[in-house]
Amino acid sequence: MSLPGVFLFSHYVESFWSTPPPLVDWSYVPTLVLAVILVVVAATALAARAADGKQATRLPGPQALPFLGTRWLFWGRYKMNKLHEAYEDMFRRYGPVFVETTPGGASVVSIAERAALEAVLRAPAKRPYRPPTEIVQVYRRSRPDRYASTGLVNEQGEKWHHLRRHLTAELTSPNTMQGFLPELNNICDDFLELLESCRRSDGTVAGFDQLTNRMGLESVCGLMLGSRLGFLERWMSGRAATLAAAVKAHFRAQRDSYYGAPLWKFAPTTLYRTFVKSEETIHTIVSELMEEAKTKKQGTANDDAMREIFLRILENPAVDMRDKKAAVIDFITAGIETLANSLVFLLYLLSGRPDWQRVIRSELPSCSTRTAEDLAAAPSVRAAIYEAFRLLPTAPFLARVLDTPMTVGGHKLPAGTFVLAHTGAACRREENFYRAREFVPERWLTHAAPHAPALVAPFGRGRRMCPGKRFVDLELHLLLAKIMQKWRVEFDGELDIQFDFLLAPKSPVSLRLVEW
Ligand code: HEM
Repeated sequence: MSLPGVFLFSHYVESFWSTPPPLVDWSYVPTLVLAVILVVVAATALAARAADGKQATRLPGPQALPFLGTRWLFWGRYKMNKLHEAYEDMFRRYGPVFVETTPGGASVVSIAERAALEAVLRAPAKRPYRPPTEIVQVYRRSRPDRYASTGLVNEQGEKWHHLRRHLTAELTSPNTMQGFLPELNNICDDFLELLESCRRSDGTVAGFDQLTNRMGLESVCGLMLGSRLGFLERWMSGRAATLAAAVKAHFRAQRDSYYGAPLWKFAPTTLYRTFVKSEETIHTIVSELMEEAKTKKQGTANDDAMREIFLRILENPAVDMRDKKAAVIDFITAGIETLANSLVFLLYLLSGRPDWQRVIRSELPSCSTRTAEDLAAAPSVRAAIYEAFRLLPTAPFLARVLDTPMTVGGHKLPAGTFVLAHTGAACRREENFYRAREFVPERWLTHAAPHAPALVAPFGRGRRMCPGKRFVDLELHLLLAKIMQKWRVEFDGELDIQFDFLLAPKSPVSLRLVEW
C-alpha cells in the first residue's frame, strides 16, 4: 500500500471511531458570518445615527434602527392595536411634525399641526397619490385571473382616475341617494326592530357592535348590489356571519402587515395566509351575491332606484368585469366597519350628554317616515354627528404622497414624501378647538373660539375623498333620528377603543336603549 493509501486507509478506519478531522475547517464560518453581520449592523447604525443627527436638526422623531427603521417601537414600547395612543405619545415626545422610518429606510412624516395640515389637505393634486396597502397590492397582482388592477382604493394615477370616474358617479349623486332613501328608511326600521328584539328588560343590548356591523352589511350591500340580503334577520345566515368575520380579519391583517414585521414579503407567513383567506372569502361571497343580484334583475326588471348603482356598474362597457367585482368588494369592505364603528362612537359619545339627547328628541317631527328634508331640519342631529366625527373619527389620519415640495412647520419636504395627516389628533388639540377633548355638539351651532372646522375631515379631502360620504351622512342622520325618537342611550364607563387599521370599539360593546 502506498503511503497515501495507508494514510487514507488509516483515516477511513479512524472515521469509524471518532469524528473525522475535516479536510476544510468550516467551524469558523458561523462565527465569521455573525461577525460580518455585526460589523454591517454597527456600520449601518453609525451611518443611520449620523443621518439621524443631520435629520434631527430638520425633523425630530424616534431613533431608526438598521433593517427595522422605527417599527421596533411597535414590538415593545407601543401596541399595534393602540396605534392612536402611540401617535398621541409620539406627538407629545417629538412635537406636531415628526418622522418615522420604514424597515426599507423610507421616511413617513406625521403631522398634527394646524397650518401644516391645512396646507397638505388643500394641496390641489389632480391624481392624488394615497400610498396603497402593500399586502393587497401584492396579492391582487398575483391573481390576474381575478383582478385586472389593484382596485379603486389602492390604484394610482390614470388607472385610479379611470376607475373613480366610471365607478363612483352614481354613488356620489344626490339624485341616486334620494332614490335610495325609501329603501334606506326600511333598512333603518329593520335595524331598530332587530335592536328591539335583542334588548333585555333593562334596555341592555349586548353585542351592540355586532348588530351595527350587520346593519352596515345590509345597507352597504343593499346599496351596492341593489337588493336586500337578510343580514338584519334575527338569525343571520352562516354566509352573512362569514362575510362579517372576513371583513374584520381583512382589516386586521392589513394593519399587522403594515406595522408588524414585514416577513410576509419574503415567505407566505400566517399573516399573509390569513389575509389571502379573508380576501378569497370576501371575493367568493361577493361573486355569489353579484350572481344572485343579476338573476334578480332578469326576474323583476327595472324594479327601482335601489338597483341603479349596481346596474350602472354592471352595464358599464368601459370597465373590465374583474374591476367591477373588485370595486364592489372594495366598496363593501370600505363601507361596513367604518359606518358601524361611527354609529357606535356616536351613540357612546351621546350617552355622556343626556341633555343633548333631549334636545334632539324635541326637534324631531313625529311622523315615522322621514324625508331628507325632515332630517336636514334637525340641526341638533347634524351637530351631534359632526361632533362625533371631530372627536372620534374612525379614520384618524389620511395618507398622502406629496405631489410637489412643501414646507411644513418650517421643514422642507421634497415631492414624493409619504405624509400621514393626523386630522383626528389635531382636532383634539386645545389650540384648535374650545374644550377640544369634550363632546360639545353646541360648537357647531354657536362657535366658540378657537374653532378650526377645516381640520374635521372624517371622509378625507380632495379628489380621493370617500365616495360613500353622502350615503353615510344620510344613513347616520336617519338612524340617529329614529333611535332618539324611541329611546335614550346609556353607557357605563369608558369605551375601550382599538386600532384595527381603523379605530374600532373593542368587541363586545353593551349599551342600554331605555324608553323615554
Ligand atoms: C362612516 C363611514 C365612512 C367613513 C368614515 C369613511 C372614510 C373614508 C376615508 C377617510 C377615506 C380616504 C379618503 C382620502 O384619502 O382622502 C375613504 C375612502 C374610500 N371610501 Fe369611505 N368611509 C366611510 C364609508 C364608506 C362607504 C359606505 C363606502 C362605499 C359605499 C366607502 C367607500 C370608499 C372608497 C371606495 C374609498 C376610496 C376612494 C378613492 O381612493 O378614490 N366608504 N373613506
